[in-house]
Amino acid sequence: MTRLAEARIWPLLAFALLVGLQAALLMAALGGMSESPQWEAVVPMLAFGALAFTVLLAVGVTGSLSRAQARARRAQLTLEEAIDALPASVEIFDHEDRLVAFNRRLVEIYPHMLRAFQRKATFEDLVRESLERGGIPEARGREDEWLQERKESRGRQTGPLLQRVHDDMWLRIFECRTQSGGIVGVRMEVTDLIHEQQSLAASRAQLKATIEAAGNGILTLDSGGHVLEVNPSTEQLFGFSAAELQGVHIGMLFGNNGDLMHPQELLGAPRELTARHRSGERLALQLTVAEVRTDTIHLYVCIVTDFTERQRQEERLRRANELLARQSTTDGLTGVGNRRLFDQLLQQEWQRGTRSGRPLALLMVDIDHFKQYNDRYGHVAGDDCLRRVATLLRSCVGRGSEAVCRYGGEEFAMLLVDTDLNGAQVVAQRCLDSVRLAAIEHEGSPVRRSVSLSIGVAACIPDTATPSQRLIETADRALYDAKQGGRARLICQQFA
Ligand SMILES: Nc1nc2c(ncn2[C@@H]2O[C@H](COP(=O)(O)OP(=O)(O)OP(=O)(O)O)[C@@H](O)[C@H]2O)c(=O)[nH]1
Repeated sequence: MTRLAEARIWPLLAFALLVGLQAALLMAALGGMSESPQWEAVVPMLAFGALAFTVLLAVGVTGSLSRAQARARRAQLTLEEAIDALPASVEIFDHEDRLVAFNRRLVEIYPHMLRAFQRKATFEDLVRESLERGGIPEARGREDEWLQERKESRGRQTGPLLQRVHDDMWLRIFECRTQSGGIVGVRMEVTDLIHEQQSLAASRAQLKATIEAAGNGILTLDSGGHVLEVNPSTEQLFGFSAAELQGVHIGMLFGNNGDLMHPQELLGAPRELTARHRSGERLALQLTVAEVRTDTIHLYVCIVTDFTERQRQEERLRRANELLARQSTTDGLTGVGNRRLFDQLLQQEWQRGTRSGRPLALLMVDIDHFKQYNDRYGHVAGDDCLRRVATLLRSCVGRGSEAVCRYGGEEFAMLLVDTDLNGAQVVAQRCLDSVRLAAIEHEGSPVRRSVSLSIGVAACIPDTATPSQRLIETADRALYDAKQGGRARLICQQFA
């Protein structure tokens, strides 16, 4: 700290000696004026006594004054040391705005300004010198204007000033006026704090940009589950603006459960929920909720993934697969099951029969003299005839169309589950009757003038020791017998 004015002891001592001398001289004068002999002896003694008393007094006063002065000096030194030890700079300007005192830290901040500080320069001169050196980056290019503003606001600021100096140092400046019209200034370096704030601001800006650009909906909720903020994807997702969504309860957005849904219940693993777009369109959404709880805030962050389109695509794919599966087991011409389906069903039902002990029956159905039909009416008509017969056969079984399959050419196989030979015979007869009643013209048939069928019927209780192929062979044999027996008939063959 620069020295303040020192107290002077020597003038006081000189004054005391002067008073003593004058008293002695007065006594001597009084001695001269009196001619009395008794005075002659007393006056010099009195004068000497006054002088001695004065000297003693002066010595005593001087001693106590020096001690007081030493104490004051020590106190001042302690104060100066304390102010010098402060991490902040201290500067004191008098009523003419001249720098009259400052501490070491101020010199550390502005080392090149030491001379100006020492010559008690005014605040304006100091600032001007700093500006000339380019020490205040924010003022560059508008130095005069900046100085004017600084002077006008000096000592009037309601809060601290933030100033950047030497390109890389940030100071927080507190200034206040003293009663005598001076100004006391304190400068604290806050470079670290500002750098932290800057990096925090950069992170925030980055986070904001990420949230804004995110393809997912991101929204924050207050502790009660009401919307605070949403990103553009959320607006797009629901068809409502951020302003419209603000304050809406999460329960109103997801699943229409109203206030029943609380974000606390949604914490943890992602959940699949449904919601409605403004247009009323149903949305399939995945919602992930995280809680943010600190000493000062309690809120929830929600990430919303829209999988409506994915769900639609999955549904389309499922249907396509179903269609493909159906097509792979369906006969393209007649719409009944194909040979592949028949083979699958036979295996499946054979195994089921072995477990359940229930009978399984098979009808092998063949259109009589179909070659003649084709020859007479053509293949297109032949195809049409096959379709009509398939439809008729299907109408004769009540347990699902899969039981009717095109075995090959103009031959059909009908697999009847839980059906014994009698039951199968009934179905076979129904098929014969149905085709007869349909009276599909077949002029070339030697049997009758309409399409007729021959059917071989076989039934058994499947067992693991017997191959399912045996059922086909048996039904085939019965069909052969029916053909041999004159066609347009059914033959039941006991399973051997
Ligand atoms: N239009 C048409 N004809 C087919 C199809 N598949 C097989 N055929 C015909 O069916 C006929 C079967 O003839 P065959 O095996 O001799 O038997 P069929 O003439 O019915 O004589 P039987 O069975 O002994 O009464 C052949 O002429 C084949 O061309 C088809 O998908 N469409």
